[in-house]
Amino acid sequence: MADLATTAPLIRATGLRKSFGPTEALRGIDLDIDRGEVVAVMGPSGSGKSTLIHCLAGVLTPDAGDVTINGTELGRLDADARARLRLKEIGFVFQFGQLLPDLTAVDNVALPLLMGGASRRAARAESYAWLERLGLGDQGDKFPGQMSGGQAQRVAIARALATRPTVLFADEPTGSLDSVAAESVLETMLDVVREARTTVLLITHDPRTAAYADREVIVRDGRLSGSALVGRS
Ligand SMILES: Nc1ncnc2c1ncn2[C@@H]1O[C@H](COP(=O)(O)OP(=O)(O)OP(=O)(O)O)[C@@H](O)[C@H]1O
Repeated sequence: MADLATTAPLIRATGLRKSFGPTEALRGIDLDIDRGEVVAVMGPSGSGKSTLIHCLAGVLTPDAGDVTINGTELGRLDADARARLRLKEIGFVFQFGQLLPDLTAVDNVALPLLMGGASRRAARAESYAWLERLGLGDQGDKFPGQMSGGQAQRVAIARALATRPTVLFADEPTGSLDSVAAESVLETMLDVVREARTTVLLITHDPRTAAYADREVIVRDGRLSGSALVGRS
């Protein structure tokens, strides 16, 4: 018999609804994401993409519906347990990396490892290894203000991956970069996540970015309006 743990979707969302006052941001979303899948989330501005990934990540609580990640139903967890699950299973990257400006690149990447209980020495060694993987082996001692936008986004990606999350949620991670830098950052990120078999949900407005994914889902007016397999190069 097939092993349920490996054949069940890594993330299953059913009947997700979320309103902000009178605005119905999500109007009933069902979505399965397989382990190791890279999914591009597309759709017009205001259609509900960020709300969707925030509900999937347990940052927002949906008004109705359920999210299960790696066998754990988020709705059954209290706030502390959800925060622990996020720390263990989930990484985030945003359009502007949100690095701490007073910490060097290596210390930014080390931060979540220290929060997870690693020693300072181990956290720094691990951080240098992640920066190396993201092509920044010689940039670890720089502060974010001394780096290019592309370098800073690579540091943010290294920080998100350093805890070895099961899922990476990326909200326009290259949206602030020019197209050459965006492509290079994206290619590096996807090489690293595919090697680690990290599952990725990637919000993007850019079809060229979406073409790197295994699958595109399209959110319109709070509903999924399409889902297509994208040819992986
Ligand atoms: N905290 C909030 N308070 C009130 N309304 C909100 C809040 N967050 C989102 N909304 C509304 O919910 C709808 C969906 O927003 P959401 O940010 O999910 O869209 P999006 O598709 O990610 O947009 P964009 O591509 O512009 O980032 C929008 O109408 C937005 O104004």
